[in-house]
Amino acid sequence: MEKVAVLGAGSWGTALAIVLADNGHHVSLWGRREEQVLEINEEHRNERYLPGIELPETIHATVKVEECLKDAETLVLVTPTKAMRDVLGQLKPILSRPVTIVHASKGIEPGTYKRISEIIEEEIPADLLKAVVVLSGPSHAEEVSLRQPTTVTVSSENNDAAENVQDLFINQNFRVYTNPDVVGVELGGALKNIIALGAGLSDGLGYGDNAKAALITRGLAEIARLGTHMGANPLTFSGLTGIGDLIVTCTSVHSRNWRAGNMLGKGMALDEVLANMGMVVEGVRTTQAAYELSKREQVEMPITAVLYDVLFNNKGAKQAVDDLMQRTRTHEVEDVSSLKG
Ligand SMILES: NC(=O)C1=CN([C@@H]2O[C@H](COP(=O)(O)OP(=O)(O)OC[C@H]3O[C@@H](n4cnc5c(N)ncnc54)[C@H](O)[C@@H]3O)[C@@H](O)[C@H]2O)C=CC1
Ligand SMILES: O=C(CO)COP(=O)(O)O
Repeated sequence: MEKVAVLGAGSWGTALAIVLADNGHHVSLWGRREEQVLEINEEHRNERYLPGIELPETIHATVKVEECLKDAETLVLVTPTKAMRDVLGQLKPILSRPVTIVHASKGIEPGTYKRISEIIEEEIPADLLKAVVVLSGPSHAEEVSLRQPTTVTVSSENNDAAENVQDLFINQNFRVYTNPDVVGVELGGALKNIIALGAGLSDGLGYGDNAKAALITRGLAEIARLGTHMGANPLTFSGLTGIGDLIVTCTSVHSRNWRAGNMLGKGMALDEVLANMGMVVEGVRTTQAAYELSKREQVEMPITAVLYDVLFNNKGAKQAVDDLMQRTRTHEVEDVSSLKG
């Protein structure tokens, strides 16, 4: 059993802390607010992020990053993508020996178009980094905290590190696979949030299951198109971190991205939606990043492009769906010759 530092006491950080504590590890959870830390340590609850869940008493929360990191060889980063560089900047001066950094966040950085593992490698000097491991897959915190069956994938360029992290997290309710395709695992997890916003928007407009199935399927096509262009293995997109996470995020009321899209589809303004949510909606910034990246790389992403206009150019939700339905007719699969015997 080892000490694990979890940085980010929101819904996902707390749910992952529960998995680690259930596995007998000593978990130190870093939160930003004193009253939240007190609530976790004294009442064993984190009501704002995981209402009604009793936390294992062995989870110890702290606002002090030094205390959280002390004696931990594995750090689990679970803050919103937007906060990553800031958090890594706070860790860097404290680290005195190499650590494994696992991240479980899902996003791409606007402007740089970097994946989170790339941001970690940029911010933390190589001599302080044993390995970077990504943890991703269809896993809502609300269900993980109830110990409901969940599967995820861990991915790293360092296979031993991926297997160590698999060992740390795996238990009878939380099954962990490995996959060496870091690019595919990270891009699948980040880009599905865009499509989940679209699925929520479609539901908010009152459209049905046909529309949602279309969004999931054509969404997967554009995720795989950008992903393979960026170097991912296309097979990864048929796995847990591709279609698996798309299904859960596009169909679950737990999804923050689906819920945000749903409110937009019902006519609420983006500012109001985000103010209402009180939790991170990663798909908004990732839509901006993916839209710009797809333009730069000349990769067609029609769903991402109309959502970009809904989020940032005041396009109406219904108009967005009409635009998608009225695109120039085309083949379903780009390389049609590959379908012929
Ligand atoms: N909630 C879920 O079920 C899942 C979430 N994720 C991913 O995990 C990441 C975190 O998501 P959630 O836990 O849902 O978010 P959340 O909104 O529930 O919590 C975010 C936490 O990060 C903290 N935070 C924000 N800015 C910070 C900063 N600058 N410095 C330090 N802490 C900061 C907040 O105080 C809060 O505790 C996201 O990338 C999300 O896509 C991935 C899988 C499942
Ligand atoms: O990534 C998730 C589930 O796998 C969580 O998605 P949301 O951020 O949309 O809730």
